[in-house]
Amino acid sequence: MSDTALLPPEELEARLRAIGAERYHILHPFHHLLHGGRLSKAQVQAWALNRYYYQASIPAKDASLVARLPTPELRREWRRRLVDHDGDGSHPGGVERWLRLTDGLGLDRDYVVSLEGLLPGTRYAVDAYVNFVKYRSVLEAVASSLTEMFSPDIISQRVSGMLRNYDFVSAETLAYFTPRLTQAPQDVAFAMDYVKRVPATRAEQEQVMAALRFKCDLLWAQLDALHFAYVEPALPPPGAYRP
Ligand SMILES: O=C(O)c1cc(C(=O)O)c2c(n1)C(=O)C(=O)c1cc(C(=O)O)[nH]c1-2
Repeated sequence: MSDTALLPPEELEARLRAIGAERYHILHPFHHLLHGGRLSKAQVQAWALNRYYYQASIPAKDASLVARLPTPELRREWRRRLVDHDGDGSHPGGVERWLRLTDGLGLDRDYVVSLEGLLPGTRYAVDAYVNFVKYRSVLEAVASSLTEMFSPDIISQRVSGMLRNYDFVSAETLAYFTPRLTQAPQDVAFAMDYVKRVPATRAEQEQVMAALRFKCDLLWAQLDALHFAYVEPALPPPGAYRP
């Protein structure tokens, strides 16, 4: 197939899946240490504290995309994600559920929410995602959410491994992840259909693949930052969380 021919939708999907198989953060050494029970409680705390910024920024990136979606159908679909993360006022959303996870690990909520202990690497990676969604095309923004297609596997591995290997973690602490196992496939079904249907040129399909690579890389970079600061060589930058 030439480099300029439009890919059949199934071929595009196969290439997107291959990107995850090559670079999703399920392959990162920090993930293996985390679910393998080889981190201290303090290192797990550092992971949860940093990941709070990712969780808290997801609704910001989704809200900026809602504003640019052209139809009520598309906005309704994306608005559902906002409710998943922010809650509806009577049921807690993902951000609140993540704070229950950091509570369960013994972190002070005000400190977590203040972002004072955040690694610069986390901040830059997460901000890059929010800005990508804000400034790139709607197609690229939708495509960048597609890492979620790989998340049920990493979540299952993480939750079962952490419950098995750490006495300071309970099913209640990790309850954040349970709804994600049904929310993520629903998100992906929509986004995958969109990126297979909408591109009219190979160049747009290449943008879809590049958006997914970019997203895999920023998830990877977050674990790199944690690994460098808290595992090896264990050099937390000035101001970062010190257990
Ligand atoms: O646990 C994980 O490894 C993981 C990965 C991802 C992902 O692949 O982006 C998300 C989540 N969790 C998650 O909980 C979540 O709410 C989420 C939203 C999004 C997104 O890009 O809109 N990704 C993810």
